[in-house]
Amino acid sequence: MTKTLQELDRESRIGGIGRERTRDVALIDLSDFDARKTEIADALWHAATGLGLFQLSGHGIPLEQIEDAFDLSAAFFDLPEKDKAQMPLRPGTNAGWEFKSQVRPSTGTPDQKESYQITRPRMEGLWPDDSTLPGFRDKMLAFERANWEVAMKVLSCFALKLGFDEAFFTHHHDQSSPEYQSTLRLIHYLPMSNAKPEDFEGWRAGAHTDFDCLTLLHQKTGQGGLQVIPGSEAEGGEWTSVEPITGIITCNIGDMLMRWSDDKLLSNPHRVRMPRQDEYLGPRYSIPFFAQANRDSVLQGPEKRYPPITAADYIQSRLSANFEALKARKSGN
Ligand SMILES: O=C(O)CCC(=O)C(=O)O
Ligand SMILES: [Fe+2]
Repeated sequence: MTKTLQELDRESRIGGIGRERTRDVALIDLSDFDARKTEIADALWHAATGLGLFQLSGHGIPLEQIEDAFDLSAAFFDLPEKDKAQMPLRPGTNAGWEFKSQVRPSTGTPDQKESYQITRPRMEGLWPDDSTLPGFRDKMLAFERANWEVAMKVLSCFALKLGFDEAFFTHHHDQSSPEYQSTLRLIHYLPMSNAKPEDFEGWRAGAHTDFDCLTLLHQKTGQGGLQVIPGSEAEGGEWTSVEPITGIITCNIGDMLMRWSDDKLLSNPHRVRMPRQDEYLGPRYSIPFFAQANRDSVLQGPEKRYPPITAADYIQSRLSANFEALKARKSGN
């Protein structure tokens, strides 16, 4: 896993604030998908082999469903801390609630956020009571499914371009399997209205790449901060801000698909910066869906650039590399 450690080493050197630079973030319309598939696949491929991050309209998830998911997310985080603590994140499972526990190798400090993660086969005992938050479980599962549908459409285009069967990735993200490990994550970045000046020096989410195949991110209009940088330019420190618009899905490639495409599709570093003191200082809510191949899927690209590895082993190797990088950071190496 030397390469991974090198990648993480690079990640630990891109934690600085850097500068702002405008780059083109493609907005791709998925409407009339079946009839326009060739054209859509071309646009997705172009964006995913470039900035590795793009936005989707015409994706078919109704705006009301997205707004409802955000309202339920806010209601969840408004629950008393002792109630949320009854649904703790079990390390390495991507299921349950955590508060300021995610430390990124790029910063060495915890992201200033709380999150609640939904991974279908791992939710035993981790749902809020239906009497506390009526409809929460069913609505979140429906929302997770709606995101899965969009992710599979996008992945079917990449499958075509890579020379795989169109349904290739759908098979590897089969929701009915106990090995399913895709995750819907509700995130609440804490408000900064009463924060101390030194708190503005931290990160809402430190620079990182995602481990999964494809991330679909819902943002809310007015709650900005997401920035991306092409991996090949990371050391230049010129970051591009991504506009938050409720109803538009921001999509990025993850490390798993980069490997699975023999490095053609690019998993690029992104982060969520703190607002400046003269900007909107309220909370930021976001909802990413991480399409992550089932644990028993074997990843190998058409050109066999890397040896085959199961998705479970791949994730494990990334988690331990993160752990090693953080340990090295602490000991000053
Ligand atoms: O909240 C966001 O806008 C980005 C979150 C993110 O990058 C992540 O959770 O991996
Ligand atoms: Fe991310």
